[in-house]
Amino acid sequence: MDLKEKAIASLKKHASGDAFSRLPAALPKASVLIPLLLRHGKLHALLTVRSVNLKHHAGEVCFPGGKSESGDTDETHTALREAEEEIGLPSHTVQVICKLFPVLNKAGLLITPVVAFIESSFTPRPNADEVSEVFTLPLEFFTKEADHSCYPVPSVFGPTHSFMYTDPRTGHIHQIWGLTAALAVTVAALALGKKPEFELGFDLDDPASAFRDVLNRRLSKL
Ligand SMILES: CC(C)(COP(=O)(O)O)[C@@H](O)C(=O)NCCC(=O)NCCSC(=O)CCC(=O)O
Ligand SMILES: Nc1ncnc2c1ncn2[C@@H]1O[C@H](COP(=O)(O)O)[C@@H](OP(=O)(O)O)[C@H]1O
Ligand SMILES: [Mg+2]
Repeated sequence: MDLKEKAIASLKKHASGDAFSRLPAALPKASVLIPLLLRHGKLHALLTVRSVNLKHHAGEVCFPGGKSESGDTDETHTALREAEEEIGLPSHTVQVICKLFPVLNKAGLLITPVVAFIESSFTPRPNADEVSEVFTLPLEFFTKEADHSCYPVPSVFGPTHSFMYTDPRTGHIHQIWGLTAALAVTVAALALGKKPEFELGFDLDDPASAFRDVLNRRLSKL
């Protein structure tokens, strides 16, 4: 199997399918697209820098994504629509692999990560109202200790991870932390089949386990 096939097979083992698709409408929902691509024979991930003018998470690094809208048919539709709006990614060129288990953020938004392969030749067209920059980086960066730190402050699941990435193309230094870092670390470990060099703080064989309790507590309060 080549690199891409291996990644797909490994990610699919953690597919959440429709297990979380029929949760109450009272629970606000969002999706992020985790776009993977092959570059120079390695798996890369695409990330965005949010506009400094946004009300929430201004200037932070995140995956393309956003809140579910009434016309969206499911979580994947939300992720693809948002990626098209934010970075001009044509949905029909995207190979969706799977949805992973969703995470609840502090604001109570249920966020479904949708993992997909995009074309290596994709040229982003950032929507300046929402996105100030788009960059890609090797997925294995999220398994290395070199530019990583970890704080004992709880994030979406486990402690807060943080990475400092210097983009060799622009010289810009990007901090990737919190929710986005947790998702990036999870996808890197699953897709590359490689345990990170640092302590994760959650069980990689069943990353959804801690989350299920948090979700059940939230659902019991609706
Ligand atoms: C949650 C969102 C996917 C919603 O999308 P929208 O475009 O409508 O804002 C998005 O805001 C998002 O991805 N936010 C997180 C960005 C991020 O990871 N920032 C760095 C750390 S802040 C953090 O981790 C917040 C965690 C929490 O529980 O709220
Ligand atoms: N055309 C537009 N111009 C400016 N802001 C927009 C916009 N479309 C969406 N937004 C804002 O961009 C943010 C992300 O939206 P989405 O969920 O669609 O990704 C939201 O703001 P906040 O995140 O600041 O609340 C939303 O209000
Ligand atoms: Mg968004």
